Amino acid sequence: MQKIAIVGAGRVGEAAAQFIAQNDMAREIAMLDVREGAAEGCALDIQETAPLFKFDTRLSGSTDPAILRDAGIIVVTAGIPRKPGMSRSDVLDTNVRIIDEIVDNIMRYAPDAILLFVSNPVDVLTWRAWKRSGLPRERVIGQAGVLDSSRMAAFVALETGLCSCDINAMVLGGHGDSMVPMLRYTTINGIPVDKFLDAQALERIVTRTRGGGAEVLALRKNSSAYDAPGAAVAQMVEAIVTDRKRVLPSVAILQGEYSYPDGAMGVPCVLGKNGLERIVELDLNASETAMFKHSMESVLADIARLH
Ligand SMILES: NC(=O)c1ccc[n+]([C@@H]2O[C@H](COP(=O)([O-])OP(=O)(O)OC[C@H]3O[C@@H](n4cnc5c(N)ncnc54)[C@H](O)[C@@H]3O)[C@@H](O)[C@H]2O)c1
Ligand SMILES: O=C(O)C[C@H](O)C(=O)O
Repeated sequence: MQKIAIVGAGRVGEAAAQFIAQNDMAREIAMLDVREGAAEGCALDIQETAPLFKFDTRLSGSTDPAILRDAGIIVVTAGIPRKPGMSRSDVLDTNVRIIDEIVDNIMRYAPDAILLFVSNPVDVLTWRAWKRSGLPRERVIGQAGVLDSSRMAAFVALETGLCSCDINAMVLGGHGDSMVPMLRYTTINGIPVDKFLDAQALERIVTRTRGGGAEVLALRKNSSAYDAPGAAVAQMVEAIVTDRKRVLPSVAILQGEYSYPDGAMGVPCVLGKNGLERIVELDLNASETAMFKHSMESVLADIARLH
């Protein structure tokens, strides 16, 4: 059991904190936000659910980055979400300034932590944080694929009417409109999904998965998704704190894997106590390779905008 810090006590930060606390993954959760009272209020509100959910985690909040000290894992959700009609890349210029400052504070107060980025555009900001911090790539990862895969599995469950607990979906690539839903690796208790659904239904699932974030945003209007993103963060945190060696799609810095000497994108990763312990390289077919390339090109175009 360790101390986990969450930077950004907004909607995603709060949902992640609630799931992490409720499932007793941390001895302590420290929330940090620049908005006066936001982190403190979030911490207290969640603390008051402890008797209901029977957890022991102690929560605290502050505007002072010194609260990060001794954190073993730091989840970064700080930054602005996009508004309806925007792409995730449209918030890059604002969020990179926020992330740079946070990374500098992390290096000052918790340089030994494992960093899990959520703020968008997540692939680009994970890469930026890795570069700026100088940390090994094993300790700088991002959350996207767990959420996108859960969305895809939910859509398979809705289309088939089958139990979502039997469905395993996999989404790789960048967390943008050109993400790569991997139908070939999507199964229902080991049975390929195309045994249950025709080509049209599968195409509907791919399209809906790619637009999953935008669909929730269009409905909520004033906020992008946070319940499923918070749960996805908690699943990655759990894999690390319990050293379970789970294979989860994660944003990873690529250094030759999938033929990319540099960049960051969602690939299957083994997560354990050291953070990213291994990248699993799949044999992609021609169409998957083309989708992967297209997705990486859009991430690299955003990385090229950074200076
Ligand atoms: N990777 C994913 O799958 C995924 C999923 C959902 C949301 N997101 C992204 O996560 C980010 C947060 O979304 P949200 O809905 O929680 O937004 P939000 O507006 O509810 O919360 C963001 C919080 O960040 C805080 N903040 C801003 N600058 C800060 C700083 N320098 N230090 C500490 N805190 C700071 C704000 O005060 C605010 O409380 C957005 O960029 C969004 O696009 C990513
Ligand atoms: O869609 C967004 O902007 C938020 C997040 O990336 C999501 O997929 O829900």
